[in-house]
Amino acid sequence: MANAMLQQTVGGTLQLLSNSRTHCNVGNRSVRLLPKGFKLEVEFSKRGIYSSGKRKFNVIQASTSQTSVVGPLLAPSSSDTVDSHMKSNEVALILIRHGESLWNEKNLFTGCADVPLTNKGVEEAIEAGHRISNIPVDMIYTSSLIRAQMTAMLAMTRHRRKKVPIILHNEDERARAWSKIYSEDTIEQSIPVITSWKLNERMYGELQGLNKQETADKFGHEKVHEWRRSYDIPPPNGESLEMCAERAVAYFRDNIEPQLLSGKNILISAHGNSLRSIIMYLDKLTSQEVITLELSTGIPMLYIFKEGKFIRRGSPVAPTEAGVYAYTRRLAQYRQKLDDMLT
Ligand SMILES: O=C(O)[C@@H](CO)OP(=O)(O)O
Repeated sequence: MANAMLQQTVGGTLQLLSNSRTHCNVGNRSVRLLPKGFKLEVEFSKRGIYSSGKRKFNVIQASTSQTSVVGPLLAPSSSDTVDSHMKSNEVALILIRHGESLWNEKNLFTGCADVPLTNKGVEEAIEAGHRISNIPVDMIYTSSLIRAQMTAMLAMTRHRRKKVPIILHNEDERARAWSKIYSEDTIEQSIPVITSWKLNERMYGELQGLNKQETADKFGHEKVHEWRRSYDIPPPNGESLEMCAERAVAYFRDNIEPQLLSGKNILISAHGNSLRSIIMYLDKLTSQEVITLELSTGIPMLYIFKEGKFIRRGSPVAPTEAGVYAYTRRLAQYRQKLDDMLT
């Protein structure tokens, strides 16, 4: 097909293997220099002349949908990416509790106090990043607290796809306008990070800042255990797990689930209790079962979302075949594409 003008119809796709570094144009738009040996799948969803190196494709028959080019190095910001593509009806959902914070270290009730990570927490976040380095991530959700945001950002520094996580500022019109990015290419190489207080840790009320051991000594171990691990008994002026679940699960259902349904692979970096609430929803745990659920800091948990169901895959132990990628063919294929792209 070299040098020939090929006729394609709208809606068709074509796999191209570049035999030299190739500049690919989609319509009038220059897309990217492709590395040698890179496989590119072009989806012709818009009429126009397409070219890849010396190859030209005339796409006939109009369509209102957007043109998209699909490839590991070429993921556009739309939902049509290899990382998130609807061709497969399964996507990855990764949950990470933040790494150790300075108040975890000091054994203080933290709740919504905004405390950063310790050195150990930083290392845990980086290790979490290694474990998920071959799992596709198209969008990141974090709480509004720095320990969850640090964890997500540090973890993503290890990701092999090397997209840049960028926090979206949607708080008002000006924040949106002032953080706008004007290069489509740069947007394509970014991962939107959405922050919400609704994913915050359970608000611990008058226990925030108190030492857990001293509080147990003062009020009795049983009482403190009830505050910390019962389902519906709130600590003084704070949230019970049930109250925390109301806002965290509602946020998950209203905002995150629609993204999963549209084919996005998602990472959520949040907190012990906001994640326990979400896991209760995903795993359909009873209020009795959730009270025994404990989450360690910095350990990623993988779910596959398929046909409207959440399938728990546990924690990736290491970025190896045995550790994670044997789980689904799609994850194995994604890793293979990263290998092809990066070797
Ligand atoms: O202090 C907190 O905010 C939480 C999580 O660290 O503590 P607990 O173990 O009681 O859920």
